[in-house]
Amino acid sequence: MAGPKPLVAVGQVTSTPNKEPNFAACAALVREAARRGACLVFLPEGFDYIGRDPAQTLSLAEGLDGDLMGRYARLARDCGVWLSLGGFHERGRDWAATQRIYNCHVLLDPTGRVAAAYRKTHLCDVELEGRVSMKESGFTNRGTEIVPPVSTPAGKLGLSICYDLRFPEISLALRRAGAEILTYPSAFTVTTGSAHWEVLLRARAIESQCYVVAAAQTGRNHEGRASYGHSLVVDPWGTVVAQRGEAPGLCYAEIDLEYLQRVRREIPVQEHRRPDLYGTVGLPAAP
Ligand SMILES: O=C(O)CNC(=O)[C@H](CS)NC(=O)CCC(=O)C(=O)O
Repeated sequence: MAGPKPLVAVGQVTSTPNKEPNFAACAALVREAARRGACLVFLPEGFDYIGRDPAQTLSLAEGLDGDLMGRYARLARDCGVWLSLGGFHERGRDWAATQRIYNCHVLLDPTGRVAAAYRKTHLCDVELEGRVSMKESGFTNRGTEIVPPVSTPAGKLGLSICYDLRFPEISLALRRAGAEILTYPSAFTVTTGSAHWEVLLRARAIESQCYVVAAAQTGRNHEGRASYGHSLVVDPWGTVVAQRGEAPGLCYAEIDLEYLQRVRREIPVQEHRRPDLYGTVGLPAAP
């Protein structure tokens, strides 16, 4: 007999350069999601803050051992939930030398321990004439590795961040490594989001036959920036099973791994791949 299916919650927020109200807003969503029975809560890239410029972004960054992560660890413990904190502005061990941060997706378990930390490997340097200008590499170091999926009560979770969504290679590598849920915490622009967001997320779900969970920034983060919103969850068939519009808040989805197995049985793409023609995408061999 199948038990109740695990419930996950996706938080959508409008982070500003002001860390204190950002924490208050995120903590309120996490508490509400836990009260409703979610075992795993997802927060978007920049849940900690969205800076006005690179200098401010760098000045506000902390280490994983800093005050803010300590508060999130206590929150996870208090609520008894797993927390996917997508896109923490992290001062890494090389901060003194590089004066650049990492864009770090932190997964906390319900004891508040860091279960995994993935540092964004594809940085968003994009210039759309007169509309969008992003140069993440100007203040961020590239992450150097893909992180193996982590077992959670909802399924095996593969970590990515925002712009990584455009690279099917990373989703296929995570699938090969056993992922059942892929997650893309994001802060998409309105211009690119309205054209690409849902199509890319559904494509990643269909081709990898995984659940896809995408928590998003929404609305005016500061005078010079607006985010697309539309957080969503896609099932392995490609159906959007939970979605938000533009308002901050939560949406919920049940994760049905029997359904995932059925989709994989019925269309066995993984067995039909032709690595002899185009090579195999995978995690680098363990050292
Ligand atoms: O800079 C921060 O504080 C948080 N990080 C971000 O907002 C990042 C880097 S600028 N944004 C994206 O990757 C947007 C991708 C996007 O919009 C697309 O791929 O179309």
